[in-house]
Amino acid sequence: MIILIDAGNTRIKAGWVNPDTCERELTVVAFQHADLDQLAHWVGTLPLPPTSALGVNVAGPTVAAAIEKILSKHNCSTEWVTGEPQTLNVTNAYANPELLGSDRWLALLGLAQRPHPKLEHADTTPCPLILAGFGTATTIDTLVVKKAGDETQADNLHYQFPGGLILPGPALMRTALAENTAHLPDANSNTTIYPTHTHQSIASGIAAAQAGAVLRQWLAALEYYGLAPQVFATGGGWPLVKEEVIRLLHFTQGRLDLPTTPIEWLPTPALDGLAALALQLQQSKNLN
Ligand SMILES: Nc1ncnc2c1ncn2[C@@H]1O[C@H](COP(=O)(O)OP(=O)(O)O)[C@@H](O)[C@H]1O
Ligand SMILES: CC(C)(COP(=O)(O)O)[C@@H](O)C(=O)NCCC(=O)O
Repeated sequence: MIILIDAGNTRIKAGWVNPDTCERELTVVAFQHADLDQLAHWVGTLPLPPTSALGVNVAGPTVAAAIEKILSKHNCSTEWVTGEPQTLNVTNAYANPELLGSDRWLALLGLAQRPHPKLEHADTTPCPLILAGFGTATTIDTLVVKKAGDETQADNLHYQFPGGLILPGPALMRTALAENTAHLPDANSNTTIYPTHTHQSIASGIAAAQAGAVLRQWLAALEYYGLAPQVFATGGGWPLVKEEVIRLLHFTQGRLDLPTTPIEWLPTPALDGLAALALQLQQSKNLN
């Protein structure tokens, strides 16, 4: 079994894929950096001993080294994946593909392996996809489908990543206000259109900024590609902004006489991308 690791700036997420059966973990585990020793315990509970680990890490070399050390005690070596000009069925338009956050890249690869949500309308061009990740940082990345013959299977779709946004995540925005102003508290509140107390003003302001960024990329895809994109969400900060993102998107869709579309939650897109890549690497090894 191959261990899959997504080391983010706040939490390390881990799962696995069995290359013989393509089976995946039933539950993803997540540890804060300070609790990384729990990874050692988790590896000990796996149904089969791990043969190797494939991961992404945007949390720096100390975290990478700590993970490698824990896994090496189980005779498991770790390979870290980075951004590439192309991997699987996705092309990367980043000026320096290796500088794109590897968690963003693998999450896009994970998204690109899913059946396209709109493919039942075979006569239309599949719409762009947006992955909004609300982690330590918020990232809003788009995938555009390139037409390539028979588009009835995810395998036959090729995507391009034209680029995406980075902004502080919801918790980081909140902490930045609390730590850098004299009067603002570490806000904890519901959100509303016209906030009437400080906590609510902050919570609503943050949700508005996050939703506004999602809407900006949604409108950009509509403008540049002529199709309303399908939005997917991930990341631990999603509950803090969900209501406002859905409200603003549905309001805009209504105003433009477009159908209101649900935002689909993806629990672990980076691990999904890593699983797809691990299976492909294993297949190539078996062929050689
Ligand atoms: N138990 C938790 N521990 C830490 N952060 C949490 C937890 N539950 C929710 N969160 C939220 O999730 C965010 C981290 O989400 P995550 O997707 O793991 O980010 P990253 O990939 O940057 O580590 C935090 O900023 C916080 O808002
Ligand atoms: C943007 C990020 C900080 C997001 O990290 P996260 O919030 O998931 O921990 C990370 O993907 C990163 O360090 N990216 C490198 C720069 C880039 O993607 O352009």
